[in-house]
Amino acid sequence: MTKEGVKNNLNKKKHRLFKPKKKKSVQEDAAIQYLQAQYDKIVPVEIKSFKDLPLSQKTLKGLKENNFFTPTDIQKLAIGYALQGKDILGAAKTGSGKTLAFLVPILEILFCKKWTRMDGVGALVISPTRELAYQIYETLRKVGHLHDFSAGLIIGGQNLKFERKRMDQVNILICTPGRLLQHMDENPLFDCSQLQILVLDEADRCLDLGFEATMNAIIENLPPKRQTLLFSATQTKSVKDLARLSLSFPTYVAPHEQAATVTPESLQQSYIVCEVDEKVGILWSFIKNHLKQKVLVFMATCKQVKYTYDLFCKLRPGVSLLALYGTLHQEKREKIYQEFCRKSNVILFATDLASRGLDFPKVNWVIQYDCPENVDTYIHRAGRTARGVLGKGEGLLVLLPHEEKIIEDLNKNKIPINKISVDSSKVMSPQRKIESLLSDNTDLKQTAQRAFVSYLKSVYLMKNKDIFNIHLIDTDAYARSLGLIVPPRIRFLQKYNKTSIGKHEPDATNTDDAVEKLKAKASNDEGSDQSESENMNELAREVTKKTKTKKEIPKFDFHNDNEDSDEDGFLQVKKKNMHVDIPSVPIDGNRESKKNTKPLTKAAVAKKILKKKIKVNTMVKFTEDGEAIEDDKKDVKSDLAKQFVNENVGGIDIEKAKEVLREEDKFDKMRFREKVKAKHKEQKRKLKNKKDNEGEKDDFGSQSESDGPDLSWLPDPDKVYGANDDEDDNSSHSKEPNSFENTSEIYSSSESDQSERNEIYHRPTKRKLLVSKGIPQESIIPRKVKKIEDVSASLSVQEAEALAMQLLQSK
Ligand SMILES: Nc1ncnc2c1ncn2[C@@H]1O[C@H](COP(=O)(O)OP(=O)(O)OP(=O)(O)O)[C@@H](O)[C@H]1O
Repeated sequence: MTKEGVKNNLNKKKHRLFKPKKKKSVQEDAAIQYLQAQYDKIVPVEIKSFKDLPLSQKTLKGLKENNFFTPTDIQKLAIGYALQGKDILGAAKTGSGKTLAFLVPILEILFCKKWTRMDGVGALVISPTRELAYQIYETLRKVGHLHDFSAGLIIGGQNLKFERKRMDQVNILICTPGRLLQHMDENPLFDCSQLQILVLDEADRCLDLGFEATMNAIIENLPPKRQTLLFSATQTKSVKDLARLSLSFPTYVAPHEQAATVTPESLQQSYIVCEVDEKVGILWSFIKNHLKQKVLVFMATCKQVKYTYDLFCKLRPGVSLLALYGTLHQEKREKIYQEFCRKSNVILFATDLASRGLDFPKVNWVIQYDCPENVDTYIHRAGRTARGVLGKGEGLLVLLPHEEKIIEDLNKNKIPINKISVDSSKVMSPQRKIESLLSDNTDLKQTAQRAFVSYLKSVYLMKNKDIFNIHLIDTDAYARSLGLIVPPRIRFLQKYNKTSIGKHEPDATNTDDAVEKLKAKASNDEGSDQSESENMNELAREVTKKTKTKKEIPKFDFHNDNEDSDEDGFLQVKKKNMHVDIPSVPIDGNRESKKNTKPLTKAAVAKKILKKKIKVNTMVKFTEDGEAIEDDKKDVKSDLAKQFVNENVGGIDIEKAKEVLREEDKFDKMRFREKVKAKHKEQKRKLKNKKDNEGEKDDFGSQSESDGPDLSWLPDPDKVYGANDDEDDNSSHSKEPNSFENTSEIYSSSESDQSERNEIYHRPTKRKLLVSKGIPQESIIPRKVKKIEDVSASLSVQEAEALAMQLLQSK
């Protein structure tokens, strides 16, 4: 090839490299223009598949890859309106595919705007729970992976630093409200000034009082010019909520509004009524009878979930058990969530954390073990089964007799639910086992106690007092059913009783006689030892009897009457009452006592303390027998200190305290010197005694146990028998002179600590004494040995053997 040819070729290549890019861009522009032109022509009823919607190839391919071919009702409607740029208020049954109804428009809108990584956050999806946010993120990843957008999951419990660094590159952000606000406040890289679409999944929950402050702060930080999409199975229509989001005329998309039921048609719903103490047995029996099923059990509180899980694990039902609740560590939450998604024969105990939005595949049963707070909660909980196009499932609601009233509400809200009865002969109550487990396991017992109190508290905090009436719960029986033989104290109730019963007594005109009578009784019993749970149980039993036919039960109005009815959803109320531990809450909102309204100042508290003659900054210690120990601070010597201690003033005068310390210091030093002197004296005395004792010991041979037997006065056998007696003996011994005088020296050389003693006690003298008593110096035993030695030495080997044989035979 000539040079020119090569040049031409390179030019061509360059040309080609550049050309397709341009072509692609042009093609894309054309495609976008075409798509956008179709938006106004969408007719939802005519849509049979996703292909009928004006969607980009990337989105269509993503949907196809994940087996989404036919859009659901809400998708048909919402995708069209969203593409047209409208704000949407979407409401559709649980499991009807709302997630794709907002994810597809997000992908398409950003695609059509040619959004790139450099453009920052273009879409924000807010979810009330971390698990739901994660689920949405996963769906987005699956469906939108062919697009060039970057997506980020921002939820609590994750590495904030990690999230922080990547924030400026994210185009689609899926988050929980708290974490989002944290980034808005703290992360300089977070910028949502270019935001195009805001989505609130489970919008009614995001906008309720629990998230009110956080959501308001978030909304303030968002650009007002944006598209807003709200989705939920129980959508908010509160004007106030919509105004908060600057939604003046959103398009209401509710494909199932005219449906006969608000719950999925393939969901079989039933309820049972039982006493509070039968619930554990029923649940246990249910699980034992459904070992090959996937069951989700909803409970009112985290502590109940924890206890039931711990307990049932110990009882070993023969199926996998899991527990999901808010106070678990995030990593564990994720693991449990995924495990429940993966497994098919498994029981998950959960709080309402899992009630909204979570798309666990193929759940067979949803058990609402505790009565749901309201109809909406019922719908969301029950909706964890029978999901998707072909999903089927069953729901079981467990109610206490007085909670049966909720059925009226469910029926009013187009929820078909049938009453079924429990065959009591088939209920296997593990009561005894539970009791024995708790008696062995203090931790489990404490968990049970917490579960007990937390359940009662949750009932107490419920808004609807027609359904949730703590006075109608037999707390003793409930405690027993949890394995607690002694019912735990219910402090919040105790305090409540003291305030409420006393106040209610005089003007109880429109309350039941029985209730009043029992309240009066309870108030009389207040001073007695009877626990409040006993009082309440008595009240509960009688009231239950009397009110089976009557509807009027004394109500507790915890709230202001002038609140907007749309916005006082239960969760709002629940949060408001989260701090009612000290029940200064009046029975009647209008009858607040003056005492409560008067602000308590520090001066007032100080006055109170002075009146009660409580000495501040004083401490009294007691012995185990309960006797007061004299305060050692009072054991002072100096006059100044004595005066200081006796002065009855609160607080500390630092200068005076310093002076007192200096004075006391002098006495302390004196005391210390005296102590040292006394110690030295004692040591000297002990040494002297020891010397005297040891002198005696030497004379009489008595020894202390610790010293061990002193054998130093005995003669050295080597010296006595001579070195020749033992041929194996150390050669040094053989060299030692065979005299008593020298034995002590030999011992002293081997045992250094005894050398002193030998010097002091003059053992050689002692041995001389023995000699002087007439014992011959050549002792008896050595002589005998010598005799034998002499005989054997004179014999030949054969003679010696013969002699030995003779000796043996004679023995
Ligand atoms: N077009 C579709 N075709 C087939 N399956 C679909 C379609 N859209 C969604 N699904 C499936 O339906 C199930 C429920 O979807 P999704 O979680 O979006 O429901 P939801 O309406 O958000 O429910 P919830 O109200 O409980 O939040 C999911 O498993 C999803 O994969």
